Amino acid sequence: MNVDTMLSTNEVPPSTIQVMKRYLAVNAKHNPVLVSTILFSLLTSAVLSVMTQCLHAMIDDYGATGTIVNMQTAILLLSLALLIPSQYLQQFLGIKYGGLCDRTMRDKTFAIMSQIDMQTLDSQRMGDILSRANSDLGQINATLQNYYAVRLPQQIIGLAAFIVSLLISWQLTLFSLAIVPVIALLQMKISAPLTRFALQWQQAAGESLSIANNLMGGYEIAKAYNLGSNLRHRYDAAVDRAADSGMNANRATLLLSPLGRIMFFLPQIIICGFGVYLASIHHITSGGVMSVIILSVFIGNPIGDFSSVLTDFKTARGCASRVFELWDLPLEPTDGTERKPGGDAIIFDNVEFSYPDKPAVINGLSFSISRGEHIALVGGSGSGKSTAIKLLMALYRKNGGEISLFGNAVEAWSTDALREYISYVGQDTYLFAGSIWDNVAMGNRGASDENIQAAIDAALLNEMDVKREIGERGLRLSGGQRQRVAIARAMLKDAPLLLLDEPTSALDTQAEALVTEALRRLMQGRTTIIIAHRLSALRNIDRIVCMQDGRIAESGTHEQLMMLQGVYYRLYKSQEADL
Ligand SMILES: Nc1ncnc2c1ncn2[C@@H]1O[C@H](COP(=O)(O)OP(=O)(O)OP(=O)(O)O)[C@@H](O)[C@H]1O
Repeated sequence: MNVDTMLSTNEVPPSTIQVMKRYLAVNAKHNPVLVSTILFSLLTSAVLSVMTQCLHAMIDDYGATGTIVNMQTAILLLSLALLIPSQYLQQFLGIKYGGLCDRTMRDKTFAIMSQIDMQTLDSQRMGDILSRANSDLGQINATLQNYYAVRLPQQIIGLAAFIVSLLISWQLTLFSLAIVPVIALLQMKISAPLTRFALQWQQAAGESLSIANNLMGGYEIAKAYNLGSNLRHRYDAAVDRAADSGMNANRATLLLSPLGRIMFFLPQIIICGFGVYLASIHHITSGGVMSVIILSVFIGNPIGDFSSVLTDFKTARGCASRVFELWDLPLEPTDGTERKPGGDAIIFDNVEFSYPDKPAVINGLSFSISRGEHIALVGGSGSGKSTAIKLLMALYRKNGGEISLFGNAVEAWSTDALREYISYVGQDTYLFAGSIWDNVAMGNRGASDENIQAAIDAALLNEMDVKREIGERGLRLSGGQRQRVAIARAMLKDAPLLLLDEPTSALDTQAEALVTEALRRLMQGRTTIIIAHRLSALRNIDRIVCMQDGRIAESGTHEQLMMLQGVYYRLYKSQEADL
């Protein structure tokens, strides 16, 4: 496998800017909602600026005239009325944008997962792909949703508040900015013990949980070795430690909460003190001091949040690199076009193929099948039968030679169109959650109820309650019933080429008889390749193609091959001996 196509975990993650750029590009169709969010944030900022200016003028006017009933008051009240809908819309649109992006990202990820090239998929761990598509994607979306709904508007409003505040008094504004880090540092120092106690509590709680897990997970062993009392002592000690740390944390919280409240107001008190000094030397009016204090809250919000924004973005960046790696996996080729079937059904001409980093599995394979012919592919285990079928379905691309289907090279077909002409039934059918009816209907989404019922009848499923839930992967059905659902689905699809990969190999004799009858009906009038292990069942097939080491060893009817006394004869005899 080419190293470039592997999902890795140790590559340098893309920068935050690259992540944002790609996120915005993927979600470009939602830009009008993003722009509206920004516009409403700007409106909120403008309204807040007008409000503080009015307050500024009101306080100063009151000092000069002794009245607060004037034009400023009216504008202030009007702005207040405008602030509520504007802030609501800004947040609503931010959340909506995040939600729309989440949907687009999930749709894109699912679409990519359904198109990943089979060869690439072989080299990946499914759990890893699913975790990228689920938890990593969820983490990015949660971070960015929160950013667009809360933090971006906060930053815009903070910037506007900063500009207005500078215009009122640059000295007081810069002073208020300078004390923010000092206060933040003080807060961190004061709350440090709280963090320590919380951590100790978490550790002790985790320990008690793991002891409880040990007891329940290894219940029989714990009983057999009388470990119950020992585990209980350890559990009690961990619970005591958790209780002590919890108590310490609560005591610290009680002591710290008045301190926290003081810390919240401390910046305002200090700014106010410096403001009074500036007013005393006529650098600012008392209305101005009031306005700067109010604005400092809006300036402080994004600054206070800065470190958590950075942490969130750091995590999201790591997750984004994992999701983008998934998005960048090679997909199935899309260079083919829709073709009309014509010519011979199937031609394999000197085909070569090897799985990545493995010796060749198909070695100059050549055979052809005419329309309507039924052939069986047989051969020893590992001789390449399933691989030949996968090449025909364009799940893998051959390394050499030609494969043509209904008169056109496999590569010339668009994969979707090619697979429209093929029905496949494998060894163990994967069914989707839902009913038998739902699973059969998947064979042809345009089929009428009568056609679905006819397929169910023909696959000998009519004795079953076809509308009942069959559970995850159809686990509430027997193996034979699952195979018959797959046959009904293939029947409804009504494709001209039928590929059957050992469809009865996992069944007992009774189930096999029903499935074989259903298969006989399905094969009627359709070109069929059946991979079969039980050679005794192949007497009525048109032709048997026997493979060895990835090429044809012999081909003919059962009688002809038995007369040859070659590979087929030996396989047949070895099966007879096993019975
Ligand atoms: N996805 C894969 N990646 C790597 N090697 C594979 C893969 N699938 C099959 N092979 C190898 O290719 C060879 C041919 O496998 P294939 O399944 O085509 O044989 P088969 O004739 O159908 O065997 P069986 O009768 O046992 O099902 C085997 O050696 C197998 O280990």
